[in-house]
Parts: sequence; structure tokens; C-alpha cells
Amino acid sequence: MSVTKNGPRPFTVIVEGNIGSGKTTFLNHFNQYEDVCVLAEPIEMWRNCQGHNLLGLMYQDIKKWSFTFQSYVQLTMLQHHTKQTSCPVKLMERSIYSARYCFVEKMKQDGLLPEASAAVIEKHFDWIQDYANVDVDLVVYLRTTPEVVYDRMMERNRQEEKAVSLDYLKALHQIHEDWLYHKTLFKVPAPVIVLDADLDKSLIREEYLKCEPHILVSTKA
Ligand SMILES: Nc1ncnc2c1ncn2[C@@H]1O[C@H](COP(=O)(O)OP(=O)(O)OP(=O)(O)O)[C@@H](O)[C@H]1O
Repeated sequence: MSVTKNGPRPFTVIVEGNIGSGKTTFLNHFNQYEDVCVLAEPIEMWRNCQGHNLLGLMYQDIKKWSFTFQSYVQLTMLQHHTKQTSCPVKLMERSIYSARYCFVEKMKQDGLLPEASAAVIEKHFDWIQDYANVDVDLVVYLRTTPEVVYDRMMERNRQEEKAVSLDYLKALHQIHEDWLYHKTLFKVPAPVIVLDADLDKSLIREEYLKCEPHILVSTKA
């Protein structure tokens, strides 16, 4: 446990990357370690907010639902960041950071989130950063090319993602790149490990093993 301004918290790792970059697969690999608290697939919460599929609504009518969706994403991410665990390591799929820096930013750029709505999300985000325990220790960036993740997305054929275009994935890719690779866009919340996530499932294990020692630092594994 490291001690921050907000008290003790586990060594916290966030896993970031484009849609279809393999975040869930990466996180599932770490389920084998009992000292690691794995918080995967926040998408399942977005699909069921008291019976409402907010992800589906967002894709059906982005202008109408963007604020509702992003408010809920921010809440679910905050819940994951602050979730208590006795494990020395916490591994999270996405974070309040990618929600704000990648997705809210893209919606703003595209004029899909009114400025006043974006301002409210940003106010919440700033408050959370100042007063909640959302610090992280490591970012794992699953780096991909847009064409590869587009093929994966088509193959998995998620109902809600039918409207997602290659152009959208290219734009999201660029935001991830500028944020986590070139480090020119927004503040990076922790040191970044970059993995080649274009690799096929049969070869990606090697990449996982490369970063394991950096993640399991505080465990007995
Ligand atoms: N703020 C946001 N944070 C995360 N996803 C968002 C956000 N806004 C919209 N989305 C949408 O949620 C869906 C889930 O994408 P995400 O990359 O989080 O998971 P994934 O594609 O299942 O990950 P992977 O395939 O890498 O395991 C996508 O359709 C994405 O466009």
C-alpha cells in the first residue's frame, strides 16, 4: 500500500487503449493472481443502469444521451477507483482519465456534447481529482492500429457498436496516441508501459509477460 494525500490505496494500474484493443483479455489474464483485484468490463454497468442500456441509447442518439452517458461513465469509473480492496494491487479497465481525455474530448470536438454539459462534466472531473482518491501508479497502453481494431469490432459484432466507423476509431486512436504515446495532449497520470496489442491472441501472452513484473510489484506472485 502506498500512502497518498487521501490515505492508503493499492498499487493501482489502469489499462487503456482503443475500442477492441484487448483490454478485457489483458485484465482476465491477471485473474489468476489472488493478490490482484481485477475490475474489468465497466461496459456491463453502462448497459444496465436500473434497466436502462445507456450505451445503446448513446449510440442511438448521441446528441440526446451524451451527457447522461458520460455522467454515468464518470460515476462508474469513480466507483472503481475508490472501491475498497484488501489486495495490494488493483487493475482497472479504463479510468476517469480516458473517459474525460478521450471520449468527452471527442464528443466535444464533434459538437455532440453541448459546451454547458461538457462544463458540468469537467467541473465534476476537477472536483474528483482534488478530493477523491483517484491517483494511479501505472498506465498500460494497449497500442493498436485502427484497422486492426476495426476488424475485431466487426467480428465481435456488438449490437451497440454497429454504427462505429473506421474514421471514429482512427480519431480515438489519435487521441490515445497524443495522450499516452506522444504525451502532448493531456497530463499523463502515471508512468506508461506501451504494449503491441495488434498481436493476435496466440502471440499476445509474450507481451503480457513483459509487463507482469511491473504490475505484480506489491504481490507475493
Ligand atoms: N467515456 C467512455 N469511456 C469508455 N467507453 C466509452 C466512453 N464513451 C463511449 N464509450 C463506448 O463504450 C464502448 C466500450 O469501449 P471500451 O474501449 O471501453 O471497451 P472494449 O471495446 O470492450 O474494450 P476491449 O475490446 O479493449 O476489451 C465503445 O463502444 C466506446 O465507444
